Amino acid sequence: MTLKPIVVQVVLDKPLAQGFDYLWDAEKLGKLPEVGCLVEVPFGRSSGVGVVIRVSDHSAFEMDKLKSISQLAPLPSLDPGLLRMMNFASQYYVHALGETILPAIPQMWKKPDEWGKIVKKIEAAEKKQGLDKETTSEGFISKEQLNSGQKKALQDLLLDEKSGKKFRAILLQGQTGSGKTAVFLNWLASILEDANAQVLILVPEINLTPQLERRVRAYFPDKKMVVLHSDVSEKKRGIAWFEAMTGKAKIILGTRLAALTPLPNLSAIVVDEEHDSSYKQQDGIRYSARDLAIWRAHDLHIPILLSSATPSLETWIAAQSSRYEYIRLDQRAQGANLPKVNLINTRDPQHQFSPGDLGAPTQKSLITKTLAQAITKNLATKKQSLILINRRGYAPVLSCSACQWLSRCTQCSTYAVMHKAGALGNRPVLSCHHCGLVQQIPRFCPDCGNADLKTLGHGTQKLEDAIEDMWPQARVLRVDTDSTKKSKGAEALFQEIHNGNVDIIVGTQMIAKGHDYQNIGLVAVLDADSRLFSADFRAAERLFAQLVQVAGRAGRAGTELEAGGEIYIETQYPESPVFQYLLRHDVDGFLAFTAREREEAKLPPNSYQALIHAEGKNLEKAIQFLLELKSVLKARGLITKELKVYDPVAKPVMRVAGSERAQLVIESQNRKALQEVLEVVDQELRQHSQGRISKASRIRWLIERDPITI
Ligand SMILES: Nc1ncnc2c1ncn2[C@@H]1O[C@H](COP(=O)(O)OP(=O)(O)OP(=O)(O)O)[C@@H](O)[C@H]1O
Ligand SMILES: [Zn+2]
Repeated sequence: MTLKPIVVQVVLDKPLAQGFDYLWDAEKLGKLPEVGCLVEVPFGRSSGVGVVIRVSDHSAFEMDKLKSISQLAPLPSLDPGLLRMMNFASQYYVHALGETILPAIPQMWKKPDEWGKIVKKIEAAEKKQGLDKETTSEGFISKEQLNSGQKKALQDLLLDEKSGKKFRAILLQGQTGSGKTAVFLNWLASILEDANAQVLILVPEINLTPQLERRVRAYFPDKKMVVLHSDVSEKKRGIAWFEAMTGKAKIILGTRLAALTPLPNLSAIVVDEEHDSSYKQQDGIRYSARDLAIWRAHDLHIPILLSSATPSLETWIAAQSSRYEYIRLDQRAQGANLPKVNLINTRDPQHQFSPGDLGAPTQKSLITKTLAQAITKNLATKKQSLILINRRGYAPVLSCSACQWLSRCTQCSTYAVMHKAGALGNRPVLSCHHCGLVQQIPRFCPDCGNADLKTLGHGTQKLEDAIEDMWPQARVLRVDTDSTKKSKGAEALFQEIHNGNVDIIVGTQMIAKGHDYQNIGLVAVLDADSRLFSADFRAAERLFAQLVQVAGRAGRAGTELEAGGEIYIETQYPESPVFQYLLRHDVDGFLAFTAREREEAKLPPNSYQALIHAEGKNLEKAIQFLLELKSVLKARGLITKELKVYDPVAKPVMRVAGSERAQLVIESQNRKALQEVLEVVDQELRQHSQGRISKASRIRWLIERDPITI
């Protein structure tokens, strides 16, 4: 009797819809592999690492043409829950399964030659060091220390805990500084009483991990915690992933990529600042880590807590309509008041400096007199000031005073931003924020030869200079991606703020998010208007959330008697709803208003959207490609009243790094109808070389589900 052959189907990091069949040589490799195992396989002329997705005794291919698996990784298989989520993600985001699973596996585990060595090394290290007990008490607030609102919130969270494993999605909505973190850490403490339980905590920004990491450690000195984000070294990330997938790590703290970690005993998930757009991956498979985490919790019958002071409209509506549980914290934890919001109408001359004014800068001021006076007052009280401007660099563009010349990127349809000396090298340069190209600053206008080149507008660097001029005694710190890339890194800069070594902080949105500053008395926002009139229907929602968040950095540690800090917004349009709701700290009002707007316009979450991206050598070809796609969909009768396919258009930034880009929006009232159409789009585009869409175009394309910017 001949033994039946064993056929193992494996997915690789390839853009192919299906897996590949291999034979399993039981004599050489031993017992059958499980689904979810990592294997090394021959592929073409070389080899690759893949994940087993099926084990059977037959193949659609000729058996004797199948190659054999080379090696099985000395690792447990990826847990079935993770694989189910990956399958879902692959379908939902219309992305090849292999290209969904494999990018989430750290590089270290994709080098089969080193598999054995690494596992031995990690295990030896584990034996030696045991638990690295770094005990801190930073930010530890016990159950008993919670205030009454927090206690009530915790009670509600714990209510169902004893009734066995079940899915719960909970929105914890609370004012900035209301102590949401203390509530969810105490909740996780009760979940982690089960010695095997693993919990996943997602944060939007790398910069938020160190502070939260110390807080988590303070709660769980005896539990193994790992931190996963893109700044963690490959080696550390590989080890952390191993500790998570083997169930040794009990607390996994990380940014969106951590949502894809194998976690065999996952028992609860927290998504902190759930509204944040960094949960959306912006290349490759464009998944939403928050949405996948909700799917995973549902699939595993475990609770997921979404925490925010400014929930996303989607989540807020779900909580309002009782699809999610709704827990609120409406007081600041330390008794402080919310900051007072001041809108400065920049069109009103009373706010501007006049030439002879005391303290007026010699050149045209970058900030209003009203704001300058407030900063001076705040400095006098020994409080810190935070000034937000969402533009890094010195000035967004350089211009010729004699002709029309403007500094443009040679590869993109954007301007090259001027950076001052010391920012990106020893000399000032022009740098493109889209493709990264750095150009020398011309000495003369390249068009007319004029030597008088002027900057237009201002970014963080110019503002930093101006602030230093106006308050020579103040210690000024600039925080943006340029300053944090230099020597000390972001954590060191934030530490300077926490330690009180700076008086005025100038920075981009990275200073606005979740940081728990203790001594900010004033927050100013300078360029809010630029985002008020965006074509993107979500721009106002994002701006509002950011303003509430940055305002929330002020006055966190005050008392009931003191004001909770001040926020100043310079705008030409103080009457616009975003600012008016902010003035009243009315998050729910703003969300209700936005919900009505979206409902009327049938925009998400009242409809579902997808973007088809296309890029190539020139725009006409990219548009043509999408037009052909649209006519195929039409011919197949897929465009209905319920499902709209818009005309393709150039992207807002049309050309990047020499590629010209177009997009097409598909919108449907019905999620399933959209899914079906996207599957057709995928098939058509996959075979466009043989199919109805012309090949000549050499277009790169991508399907994006639930885009957050259009
Ligand atoms: N019960 C409490 N007693 C005293 N201080 C507390 C209490 N709860 C929280 N705090 C402190 O209040 C501050 C704000 O808490 P936390 O950072 O948890 O707020 P948050 O709601 O997450 O804020 P944000 O949304 O603005 O990030 C922290 O410094 C925290 O240590
Ligand atoms: Zn460029």
